[in-house]
Amino acid sequence: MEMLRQLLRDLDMDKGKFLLMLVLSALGTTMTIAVVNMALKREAGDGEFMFAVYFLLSIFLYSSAQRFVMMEVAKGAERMIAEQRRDILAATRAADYTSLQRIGRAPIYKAVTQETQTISNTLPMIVVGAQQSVLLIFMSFYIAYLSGVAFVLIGLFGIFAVWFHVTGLTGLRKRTEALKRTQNRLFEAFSGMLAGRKEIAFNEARGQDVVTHIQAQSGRTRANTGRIRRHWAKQYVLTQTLFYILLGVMVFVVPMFTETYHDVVIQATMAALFMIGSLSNVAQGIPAVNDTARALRTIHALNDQLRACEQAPDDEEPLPAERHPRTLALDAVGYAFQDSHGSPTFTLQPVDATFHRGKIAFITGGNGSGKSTLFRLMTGLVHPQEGRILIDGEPVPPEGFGAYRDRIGVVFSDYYLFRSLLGLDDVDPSRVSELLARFELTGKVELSDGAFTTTDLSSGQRKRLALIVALLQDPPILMLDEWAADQDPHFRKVFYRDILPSLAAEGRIIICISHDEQYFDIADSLYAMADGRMSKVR
Ligand SMILES: Nc1ncnc2c1ncn2[C@@H]1O[C@H](COP(=O)(O)OP(=O)(O)OP(=O)(O)O)[C@@H](O)[C@H]1O
Repeated sequence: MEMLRQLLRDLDMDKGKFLLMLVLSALGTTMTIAVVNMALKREAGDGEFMFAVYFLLSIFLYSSAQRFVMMEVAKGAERMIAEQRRDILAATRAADYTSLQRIGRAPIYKAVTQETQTISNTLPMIVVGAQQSVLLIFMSFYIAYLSGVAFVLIGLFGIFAVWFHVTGLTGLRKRTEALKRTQNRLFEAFSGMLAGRKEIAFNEARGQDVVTHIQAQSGRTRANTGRIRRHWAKQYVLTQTLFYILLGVMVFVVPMFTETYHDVVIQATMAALFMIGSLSNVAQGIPAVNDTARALRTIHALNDQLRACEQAPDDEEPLPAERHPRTLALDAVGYAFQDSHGSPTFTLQPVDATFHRGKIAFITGGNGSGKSTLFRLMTGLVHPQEGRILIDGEPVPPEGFGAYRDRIGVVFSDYYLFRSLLGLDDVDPSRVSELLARFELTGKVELSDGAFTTTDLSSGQRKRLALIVALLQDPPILMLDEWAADQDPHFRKVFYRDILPSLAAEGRIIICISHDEQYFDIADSLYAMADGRMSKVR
């Protein structure tokens, strides 16, 4: 019930007018049947013209009101879905990195695709169900007016028919859910085969296993689809049979209880036949309420979860005004990963370090020593659990991390390269050409209409492009995580001997994670990490 209220709130439309139109559309249908019934009973030549006029008016009333209802609900549903998407987008954008990692991508994708699609599909069914309920009430009055006994019998029949239909549809929904699950597994298995095609190409037995697995999933999908088809067929036949039974009830059973029924048998039967379609629509609308409510609950729960992870909003002047800081310092910055029981699995011991303007610092260390963890802390992507980051001696406050990150040009080891130059207005094309030339990409890629002409480059070339994007912000601080790992020896030398020193000479603070010992001599300071501890080598 609460969800229904929430739904009405979310729908944001003129509820009074909507309800009125719902009633008018039902009234239009009832009037159409009543007029036809009266016309059938009339004597030849008795008011034919007037009946035709009433008939047309009833149809006009029904079609205009019904059109309004359907259009409004379609518009309302799409508006509501757009708002839900906008809310999720805003909350996702505002959530901090660690929380987003914890929530994962799947629930967000599911909310903005599957759940919104469910609402879009089921909402019209609910409205049609509601409208048909009103119609059923009107038709019941009409049948009661024709014959009290017919009214009672049809009422009992209607309750049974709706119960029967709802039970059938509930079973169908469960089977559809099961089918979705097997389909997802089938798609996952296929994606795995496509993603791992190189690995499969090198091992015949592995390829065979993958095919066997996919065939098994395909078999399950076929079995579930077959069950649904059989369920539908049974449901369809039984619904049609109910329809005939109702005819029998009207023609054979009702007259057993009343003497006067013969006069109205045609009218009452016709009205009852109209009710069958309505009963089926009402029955479809009942599970649709559940589906919509579940989808809405999922979306609202995700929104609440994301909102709870919002980062502190940025302050007006959270950092020292000078754009190029003289120092960036880590003051006992520490962090610990924990397992689901809260026990630490890896601890970055408090790190102290000071990095200077115009100087290059290297951090090195073995796999799993904590370099990337520290890197995420230094970039401000993850907030330190203890300690502080200081810019020119001033600690970066929680509401200053956005402004702090704005001063950093960064390329992560698992970076993502947007093809468009997002967030960069008025980029000087000559600066882009100059950087492309410096990174030896001239002729490979260009900038056109604010986007690179291609990102289909080698992995080393793509990484050069990622660094160009970072440099186009003219960042006073540059942080690179194993940037040179996939560069060839020639360009590695260009990068360490030429590019990095000149970027530092421009007055930037440069911090690189690197394993390239032969170039450690260019670093002004060198740090080593082992088991979550950082020590200064020089
Ligand atoms: N998201 C995470 N959740 C839990 N533990 C993590 C997570 N990320 C990293 N760790 C753990 O933290 C430790 C340090 O990982 P980190 O990625 O910082 O190492 P690294 O020095 O960058 O290693 P590599 O050189 O292999 O990239 C590892 O033992 C790892 O298991």
